[in-house]
Amino acid sequence: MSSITLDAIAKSFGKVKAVHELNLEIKKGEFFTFLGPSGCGKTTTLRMIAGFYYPTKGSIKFGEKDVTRVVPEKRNTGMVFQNYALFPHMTVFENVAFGLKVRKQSSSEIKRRVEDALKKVRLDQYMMRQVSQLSGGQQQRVALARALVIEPDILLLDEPLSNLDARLRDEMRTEILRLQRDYGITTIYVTHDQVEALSMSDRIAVFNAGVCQQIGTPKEIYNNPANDFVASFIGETNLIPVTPAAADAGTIRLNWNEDSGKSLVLHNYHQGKWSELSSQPLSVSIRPEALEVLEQPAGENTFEGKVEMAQFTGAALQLFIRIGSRLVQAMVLNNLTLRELEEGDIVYVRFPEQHMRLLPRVMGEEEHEE
Ligand SMILES: Nc1ncnc2c1ncn2[C@@H]1O[C@H](COP(=O)(O)OP(=O)(O)OP(=O)(O)O)[C@@H](O)[C@H]1O
Repeated sequence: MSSITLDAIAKSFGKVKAVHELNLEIKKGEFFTFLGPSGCGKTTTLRMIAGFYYPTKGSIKFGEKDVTRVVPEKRNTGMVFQNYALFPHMTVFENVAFGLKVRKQSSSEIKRRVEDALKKVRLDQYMMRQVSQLSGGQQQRVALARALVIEPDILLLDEPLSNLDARLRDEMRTEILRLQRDYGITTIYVTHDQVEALSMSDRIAVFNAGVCQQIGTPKEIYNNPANDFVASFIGETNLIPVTPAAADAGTIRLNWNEDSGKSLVLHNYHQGKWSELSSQPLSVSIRPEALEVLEQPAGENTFEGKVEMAQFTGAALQLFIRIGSRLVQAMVLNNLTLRELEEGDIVYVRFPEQHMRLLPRVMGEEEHEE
């Protein structure tokens, strides 16, 4: 297993800048995820690490070794592709043995290692089956065994679960994590699914339009997103575009851009942070579960609203509440004391200060609406 260092790598295809300058250090044994919408550059970055593409500039190191221009076969990485890329008319055994045969291992060594890998993915009973006769989940396991059998230093997984149904995806998530911990192998996982990213990763890099927006643990990214894109891509959030009206002695008043009568107030705001932020377009982000829905007005940062939609989901009541021209989403836990709320009810929505995040706005205001 090895650490990975990406030093200012970038990749262009003609005029398309697929990946802008990227700096990243992935630790030994870490489960690291590249997360982002389609076309944001995650697969291109993974392919540069695997050696299928060479970067236009910058360098890649595995441990202390510079591998920037090393061919894929010499990098000792195991890769699982979205479509598995198995040989359909070969048996499970032959598929998994393939990489070892290419490496000219003895047949007794191949037998031992393939059997061992198939046991680890719980497919030892299926060794002589043709791959085309296996289910999607079983094929996924063959692809994993094939990647792991060569004892790679690094495991690269490109959207490995996207062809599976929801139940199998859950099962394979646990399976992949178990294998990763068993082998202790440095792993990069590419996905556009935020639930997968949050639940599996030690750390996540969030990409948008070829630019890495933030690197952090799942908790850091969810609780302290770097900007409005990250806040809205990871989980649900309410984004209110705002303009500072006054900032004295740490107290900041922020006017809602689309509603001149409304403002949010933050007390004791960190001066250094404010001077970094104050010259940029800003939005306040607040998660649906952080909003308080009250029956009475409650002073500062509380607004009257009208319930437009109330959906009972069992564990919680999901509410869409119109405040002026904006629709906000609130999630109220079903703790049995919840008053029945219906469409048309007037409520008061409080934005608790400790849950508001003042963020640089990198998206257009119109993208903020539900
Ligand atoms: N071989 C290529 N030739 C030309 N352009 C490419 C090539 N590969 C990727 N691109 C472009 O580079 C950008 C990033 O693509 P990339 O496949 O890395 O995105 P992605 O985040 O992995 O998306 P997806 O989840 O859809 O695979 C896109 O604009 C894509 O069209």
